Amino acid sequence: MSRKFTAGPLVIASHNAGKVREIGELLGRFDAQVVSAGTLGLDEPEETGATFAANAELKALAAAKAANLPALADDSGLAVNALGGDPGIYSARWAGPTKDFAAAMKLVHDKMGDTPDHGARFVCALALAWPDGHVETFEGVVEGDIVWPPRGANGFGYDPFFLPTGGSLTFGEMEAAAKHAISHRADAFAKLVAACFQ
Ligand SMILES: O=P(O)(O)OP(=O)(O)OP(=O)(O)OC[C@H]1O[C@@H](n2cnc3c(O)ncnc32)[C@H](O)[C@@H]1O
Ligand SMILES: [Mg+2]
Repeated sequence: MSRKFTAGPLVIASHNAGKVREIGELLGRFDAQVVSAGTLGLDEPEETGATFAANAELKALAAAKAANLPALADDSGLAVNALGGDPGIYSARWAGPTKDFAAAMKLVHDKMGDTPDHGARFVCALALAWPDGHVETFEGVVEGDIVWPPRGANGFGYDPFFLPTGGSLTFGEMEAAAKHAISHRADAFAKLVAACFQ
């Protein structure tokens, strides 16, 4: 049996404004008072895990313990087939300290060279932790292709050059609701809701 989140304050243990916005939208219909890690002045823990799940768990646990409240963390990234799954858990780090995602997309594109395999997937692990150390973790995925040049100014991070399978708009061109209908984050969130919110 998974532990349930009932109601009340919930820390969003992320310092990424795009993620905090999307998680807030996904949580909209639930009885949670959302507060971000940045608002609480919480530290950004070092992401020493070897998997998305491990990193999500360490971020959620650090925030839950520091705030003495339940905390939800997201570790996510882009895994490109032709690059053996890179940048993967290093997706934020490939953008460097200035978080230059235009440069990170160009780096991915350049490393792909002229490979015919443009396949990629976004992966998201969501971890919900409590101050006593209990944690529940769920993973979601969306498959697609890298397109070049990038298209659209919506979303964040690597969205403008990711075309979900079967679609004609990149995540950067989609409205938020369309991204939430298929995204890796929404997929993980649906599993979290099924286990912990009802
Ligand atoms: O760790 P926190 O504070 O949550 O924020 P972060 O930006 O460092 O987040 P991650 O460590 O999980 O790194 C994930 C990277 O993958 C990118 N990414 C994740 N989900 C994405 C999405 O839905 N669209 C575009 N890029 C995404 C994002 O821009 C980050 O650079
Ligand atoms: Mg991070």
